[in-house]
Amino acid sequence: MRIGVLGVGALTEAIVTGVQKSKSPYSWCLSPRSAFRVERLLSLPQVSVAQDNQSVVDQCSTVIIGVRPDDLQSLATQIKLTSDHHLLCLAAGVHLETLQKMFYPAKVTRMMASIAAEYPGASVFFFPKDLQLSTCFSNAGFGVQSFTTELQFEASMLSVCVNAWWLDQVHALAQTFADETGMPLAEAVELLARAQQESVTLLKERRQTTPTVLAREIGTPGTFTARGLYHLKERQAEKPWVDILSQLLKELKSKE
Ligand SMILES: O=C(O)[C@@H]1CCC=N1
Repeated sequence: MRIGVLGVGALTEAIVTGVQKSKSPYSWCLSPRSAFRVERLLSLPQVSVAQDNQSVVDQCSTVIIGVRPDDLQSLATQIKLTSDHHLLCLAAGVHLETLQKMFYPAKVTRMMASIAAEYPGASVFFFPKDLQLSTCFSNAGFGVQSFTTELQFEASMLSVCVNAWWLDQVHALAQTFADETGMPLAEAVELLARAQQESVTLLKERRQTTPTVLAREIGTPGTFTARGLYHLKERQAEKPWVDILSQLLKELKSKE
């Protein structure tokens, strides 16, 4: 399959790299902007660059749209599409209906991913579900999750945001280890990465057990863990996280 990319940014660069380094690479045709990113991608097999945006859609029926939400309208006016085109749109917070009107008569699927798409084990998210796309990305080794409602799909975008917030927390905790024990920051980060890996293992292997019950299995009464859980609960450490998540969800809902 040949896939076009309109708007080569950090995220689309990660996706193309991840797919091309997988066991099931495809062929790609990139829009010509972002010269430094395009140059890096051209070093991968089966990646070419088109003269302009129209040439991308002329060569590919499946096209990933990676431009910013504010630039969608201007892109839509630059390209001539047919009903054979299938656009995978990465723009956060722009509704399917809006995209369908903007890019009529093309078929549109909303897509979300993070810059981790460059590495094995990353996931991509779709709305609505599309069997061909799911197969294409699972063949390339991605985890694929599709959603029955658009609001649930927005949660996949927020899960990418949560990861960034969490990475900031990890830094603060690693810095504390580094400051208090003298270990290099990189070693402290490695330690916490291993711990997170174990959280993921527990979440995956013990799906019948809720995360909070798992936490209490580690933090049985009288343990250091239990003291930490109590300390954090008493200060409602989860509150700012839950607050911003609900606020963003509210904003996304009000756009409906
Ligand atoms: O924060 C954003 O708007 C985008 C969507 C998911 C991650 N970054």
